[in-house]
Amino acid sequence: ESVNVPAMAAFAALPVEQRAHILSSKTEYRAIYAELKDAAIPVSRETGLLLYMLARNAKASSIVEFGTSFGISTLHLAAALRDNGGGKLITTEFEPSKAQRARDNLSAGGLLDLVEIREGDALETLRGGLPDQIDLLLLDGAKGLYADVLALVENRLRPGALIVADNADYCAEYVAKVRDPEGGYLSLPLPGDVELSMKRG
Ligand SMILES: C[S@@+](CC[C@H](N)C(=O)[O-])C[C@H]1O[C@@H](n2cnc3c(N)ncnc32)[C@H](O)[C@@H]1O
Repeated sequence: ESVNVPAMAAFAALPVEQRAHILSSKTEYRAIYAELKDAAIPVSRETGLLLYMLARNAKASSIVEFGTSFGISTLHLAAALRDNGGGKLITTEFEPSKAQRARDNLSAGGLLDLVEIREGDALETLRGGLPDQIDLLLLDGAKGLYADVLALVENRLRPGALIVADNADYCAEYVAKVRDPEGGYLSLPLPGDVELSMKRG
């Protein structure tokens, strides 16, 4: 279904239902994020801390992230990899200037060697070349694509792997999937509009 994407100021002034409709679009996401290309729109401080704590506790060495932006969540996750003794984080971003800012931030933090930034649409960049075992997945790109991105990586998630989905209120299809008792996951909502899920097995 096609939706009309207004400029950022106009977007902010829209009623909440209309904003949700636009954000959840599976077709107009490129235009939405082009409007937001100079905006960091990072995870909250609390969600960043949560990511670091979960990755440490899971002893993660293999992490995948959908939606890099300026790399705030990436810094938290890569710091956890470093403190776990090393590993690899694959993250993906389709706005080239954002990928560059993330690279600069990771470099300033001394963490770039742990991170592979795949430039392009996650639906392409995460289609192949994934590690055999993924310990943690962060979903923070276009809200309408969470279920599709999960489908691309799910056979690589190890039993017990954690998935953190930010802005879950805009991701009805995804939330229904991870909460389905037959769907292969355990899942619960956390404060801050985060859905935390675990691959069963
Ligand atoms: C909410 S921001 C990510 C914030 C980041 N996780 C942080 O905490 O700093 C979402 C980002 O995902 C990117 N994005 C959205 N859909 C994408 C897609 N299909 N493929 C690649 N990047 C995408 C957008 O350009 C935007 O920079």
